[in-house]
Amino acid sequence: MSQAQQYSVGILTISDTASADSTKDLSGPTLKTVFKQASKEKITFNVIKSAIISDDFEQIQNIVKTWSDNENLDIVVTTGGTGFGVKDITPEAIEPLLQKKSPGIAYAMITTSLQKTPFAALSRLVSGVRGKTIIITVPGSPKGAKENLEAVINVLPHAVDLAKGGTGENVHAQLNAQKTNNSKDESGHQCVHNTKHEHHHKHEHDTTRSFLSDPLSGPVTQRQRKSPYPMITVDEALNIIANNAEILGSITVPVNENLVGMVLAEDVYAKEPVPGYRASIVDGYAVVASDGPGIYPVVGVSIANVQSDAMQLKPGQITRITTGGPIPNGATAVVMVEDTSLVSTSADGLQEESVKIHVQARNNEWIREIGSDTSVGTVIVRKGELVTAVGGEIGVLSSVGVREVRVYKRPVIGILSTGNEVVNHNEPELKYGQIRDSNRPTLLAIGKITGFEVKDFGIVSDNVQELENVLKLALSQVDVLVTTGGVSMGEFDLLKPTLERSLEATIHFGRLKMKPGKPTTFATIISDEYKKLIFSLPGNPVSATVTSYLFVLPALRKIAGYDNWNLPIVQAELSNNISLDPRPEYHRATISYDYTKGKFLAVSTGNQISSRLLSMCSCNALLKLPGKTDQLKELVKGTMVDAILIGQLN
Ligand SMILES: Nc1nc2c(c(=O)[nH]1)N[C@H]1C(S)=C(S)[C@@H](COP(=O)(O)OP(=O)(O)OC[C@H]3O[C@@H](n4cnc5c(N)ncnc54)[C@H](O)[C@@H]3O)O[C@H]1N2
Ligand code: MOO
Ligand SMILES: [Mg+2]
Repeated sequence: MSQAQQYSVGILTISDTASADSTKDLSGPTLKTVFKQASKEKITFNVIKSAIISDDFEQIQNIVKTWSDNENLDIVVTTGGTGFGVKDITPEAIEPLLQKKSPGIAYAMITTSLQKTPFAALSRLVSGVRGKTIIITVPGSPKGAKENLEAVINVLPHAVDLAKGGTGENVHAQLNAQKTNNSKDESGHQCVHNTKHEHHHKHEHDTTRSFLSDPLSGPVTQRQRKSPYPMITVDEALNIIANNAEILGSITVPVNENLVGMVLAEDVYAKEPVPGYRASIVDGYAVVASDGPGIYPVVGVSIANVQSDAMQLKPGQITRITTGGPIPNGATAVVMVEDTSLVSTSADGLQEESVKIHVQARNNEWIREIGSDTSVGTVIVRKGELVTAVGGEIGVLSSVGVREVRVYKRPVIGILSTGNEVVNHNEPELKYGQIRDSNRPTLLAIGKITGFEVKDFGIVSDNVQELENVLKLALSQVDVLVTTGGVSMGEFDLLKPTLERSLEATIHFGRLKMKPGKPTTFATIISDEYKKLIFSLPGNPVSATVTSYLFVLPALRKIAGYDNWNLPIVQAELSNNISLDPRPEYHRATISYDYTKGKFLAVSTGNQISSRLLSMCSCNALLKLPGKTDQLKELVKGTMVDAILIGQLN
């Protein structure tokens, strides 16, 4: 690696004093100097963002979110607000933003400071990863800020490299060049780099691996009584999913009806013109337009069929022609048979000999020029576009001689239900406490109607070993695994700890600010060298259905290569008053177009409790309703809301 690795940095000073008077900010400039001094030939830190704000929870979150989610900075360092002062809220503001925590970084910083002062024990530093950004908090004093950053600055490039999905190879190479020892990374792991799946290389740093879930073997008395998973917004969740859903590669397939539902992996152009020859649009006579009306001899016939060569027509002659027939050379128009009359026939009366043309033809009238429907080089389907069931794309591809195309591989989905109480829906009789599995049939059906290949892994009991076995089996066969049940706070809600601890999956989020679907969990795992996605949806049937549309379907569409993988949204007018829930709600409704009003009308499907699957019947849209506030408790009839289309418009 001869080129320097560049790392973009943002420094956020959090201090009431400094925000009132920026000249009082000494820590921000100090940190900038530390980054400057740490920049070497091979590694350069570029401080491209800096800001000074007061100890304001929302402001801290907004800036850090913008810098990581929108500006995609590699490293964000905050200084200030990490102590025991009443106003110090930096860790509280930062922690919920961290998708993965890295206590090791804070530990390294605090250990360094402890060697200088016992007061370092009062430091409440947090650090971790959000998307591809490493976020660290350091104290507000310039001295503390400097020594803490210096304690970890050398590991930051490696952390960034890994957070960005890399193997750490670049950094290893540089570290090796500096240390000229061996190929072990800092945690002592031998790194094997697989070039083909480099970005999927599993790289566990056990020292930084921390679990949010309870241990699998612990007694119920020791369970956490509050969910340790930060509650993030639906938009944040969709961003995280999008960052993890990757295209699987492409294959070449023949052009036929099986192309429906596939997404093009290349722009496809017309190879041949349509029509390939000048063709008649009507049944009639090819004429020389300038001849005008009159009686002409019929010197030939051009039917739509194979012909050895183009006929030749001279002024004063006409040929009979059928729709699609090649226009003879020299002909400049076609006159419809309705605008002619027969004048004379052959002796046997079977052939036309001369015909009267009644009208003045215009030049090129009723003639389709070569390529006038589709010219060579026209883009027929673009990369990222879906071949639809309407069939237009397949028809055009067929017409222009494109016999095969490259399409993206479609993900294979696995579906399973969990729960000791759950039995197959077609059991003849239920025992007390049993319920019929409705989630799996629903999700299998959704997979089918949305055109993905679905594998059924049945019902798994709430048993860690069985769960682990089936999850592993399923993950060896699918690209995306969808489970339902077992993700909330009950003692048999085993999905999170099993994923995290037995499968070593990375849980990206485990709680969402939404109704239904609060405990929706999203994880990834490296299996067979590929990054596989795991959606552990809540067991409540409506929650499972709604979240499969909101999260699983867009992910599948993104993996399948859709350019536009989000579900379509229209605006609809509420037909009834709706009381708001504290959480933003995805309210099931039937929407239909009202021609008199010129807009969509939304009718609620009724009681929205997460167990009432009837609320999904006849539902074709999820209304995005805001969370309740003191000012807004209800949306009244007539309010326009966003409606996510999940079904057909009738
Ligand atoms: N103390 C708390 N309890 C609950 C919370 C919470 O935050 N704190 N969240 C509630 C929310 S919101 C939801 S949603 C559910 C999610 O529950 P789980 O994902 O853990 O699912 P289970 O406990 O396994 O089952 C919940 C419910 O759904 C029925 N179920 C499960 N699987 C199926 C299936 N395949 N087909 C039909 N019905 C199914 C199950 O019998 C339960 O009635 O947790 C709340 N609790
Ligand atoms: O969020 Mo749960 O999904 O209300 O029922
Ligand atoms: Mg539960």
